[in-house]
Amino acid sequence: MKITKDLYSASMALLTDLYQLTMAFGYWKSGKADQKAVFNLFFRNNPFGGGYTVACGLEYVVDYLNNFHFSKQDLSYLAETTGNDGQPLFEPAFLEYLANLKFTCDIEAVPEGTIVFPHEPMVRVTGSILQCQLIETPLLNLINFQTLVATKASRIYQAAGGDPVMEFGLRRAQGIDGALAASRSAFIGGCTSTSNVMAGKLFGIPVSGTHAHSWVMSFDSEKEAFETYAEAMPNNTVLLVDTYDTEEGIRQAIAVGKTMQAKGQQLMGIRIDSGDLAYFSQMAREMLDEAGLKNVKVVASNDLDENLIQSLKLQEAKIDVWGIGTKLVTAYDQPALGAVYKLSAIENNGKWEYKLKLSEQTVKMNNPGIQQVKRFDDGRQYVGDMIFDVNTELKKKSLIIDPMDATKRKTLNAEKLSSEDLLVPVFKNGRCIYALPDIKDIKKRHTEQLGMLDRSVKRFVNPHVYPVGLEESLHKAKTELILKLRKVTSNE
Ligand SMILES: Nc1ncnc2c1ncn2[C@@H]1O[C@H](COP(=O)(O)OP(=O)(O)OP(=O)(O)O)[C@@H](O)[C@H]1O
Ligand SMILES: O=P(O)(O)OC[C@H]1O[C@H](OP(=O)(O)OP(=O)(O)O)[C@H](O)[C@@H]1O
Ligand SMILES: O=C(O)c1cccnc1
Repeated sequence: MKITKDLYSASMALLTDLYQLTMAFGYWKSGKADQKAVFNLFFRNNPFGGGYTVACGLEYVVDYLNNFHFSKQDLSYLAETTGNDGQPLFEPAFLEYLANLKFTCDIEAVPEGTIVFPHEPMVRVTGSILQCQLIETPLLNLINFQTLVATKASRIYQAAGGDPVMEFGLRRAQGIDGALAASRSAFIGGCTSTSNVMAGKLFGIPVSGTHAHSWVMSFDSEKEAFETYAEAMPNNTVLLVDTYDTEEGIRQAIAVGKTMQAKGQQLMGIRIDSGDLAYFSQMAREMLDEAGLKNVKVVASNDLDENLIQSLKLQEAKIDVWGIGTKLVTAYDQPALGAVYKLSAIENNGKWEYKLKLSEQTVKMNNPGIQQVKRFDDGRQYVGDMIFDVNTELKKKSLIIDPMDATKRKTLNAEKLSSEDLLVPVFKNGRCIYALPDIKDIKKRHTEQLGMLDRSVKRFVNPHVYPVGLEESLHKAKTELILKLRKVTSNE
């Protein structure tokens, strides 16, 4: 699709934290710029108290990296950037280096729409430490938010149980870019359409919508408003019935629906945007059915999310289509995924040295090595994910060990189970070698993956923890590294 090119064709190399540039300068100055390193992008907890997460944002990353360069204006700006003594932060020769810098890293990443779990690398970057470091911030920016919104959408999709979900978030989203990225992520995570016309154009997402209360308010009567809308837009008539009195609004919509029927047209639906949505949707359904308008859909909106949808379903609300804005595109109940990007290996004298950051908290200790994830399934369901080092020769039966609790273990038998490596090559020596999938295929990947996940992992309250573990020898290497580092620090 390459649609995001329109957004990021300009130079975006300065879309990074200053410290990435000061470190880059330090690496260049000390002769370390081309030391080879490996970084992994991962998160530590599933968002929204859920049991899984939906990877999203890779297409933006590809676009960002395809256009990665420092423009003349970027370099002039950096030349004028000063330290606390008022002197330039960066030497001219470094800026010259940046002017000629070409992105040359390798990237492996989990395709968008893939279900992922805490501690699994979603993106692995290998290459010059200077370059790996420079792209940390934009990678996190792009993956964090989009993964969060795709996950929220996936939960809403699950709660809606196959009913269409229209995404209405643009007006409440965090800025223009936030809205566009959210519309795309929401579609991937399960929404059927968006009201955001630019997202429709850029990403190939179906656009849909109804009309606003102001339409009704601008006429002398609701009847006139509905009739005029149906005449103007007979192939897209969904009437908002709650501006004044919902019961009366439904009656007026039915009258319009019958007139349309007589003309061989079809009232598509009515929308209810306030009050008790269970009560009014049941009332609307009964009235519509009695009037012979069984095909007319009931659309509901008003600060909905997956929990309210679930509750409305339990209440046997007669809602066919859900309109969801604020809670979805702002990831209202958890505004950040918290994914991080950590150094896991560095090359010294032609040999990889594995790296790890010590922490008092086990959850904050990253996994070392050059990681890949193997997902095992029994043909019906996913049974476990193994994080392993690509340089390890895997056994037929692999023992995986929970990175948070070494007493939690599981054996995965490669002879009995199928498996898939989740990280796929995306960039080789700075060149994109990944055929970006169509957004509809990304969406399909999400639903297929969700279908392979046990129900217990998908439930909203206290979900079962899906088994993810370090392959035995990686676990051992990590433990040894921790012990070694603890000894080093305690000797100091
Ligand atoms: N049957 C229901 N069960 C649970 N929650 C509901 C039900 N009906 C509506 N809600 C939700 O309750 C919240 C409040 O809705 P309500 O329409 O009463 O107030 P409001 O949003 O202030 O109304 P208005 O839009 O007219 O200002 C909304 O998030 C709505 O989706
Ligand atoms: O509730 P959300 O999930 O955020 O969905 C979007 C909301 O935006 C509109 O309201 P708004 O009051 O902005 O405009 P309106 O006058 O057309 O209802 C719409 O009617 C929804 O209530
Ligand atoms: O089309 C709609 O009904 C719509 C669009 C944006 C926000 N709320 C509703």
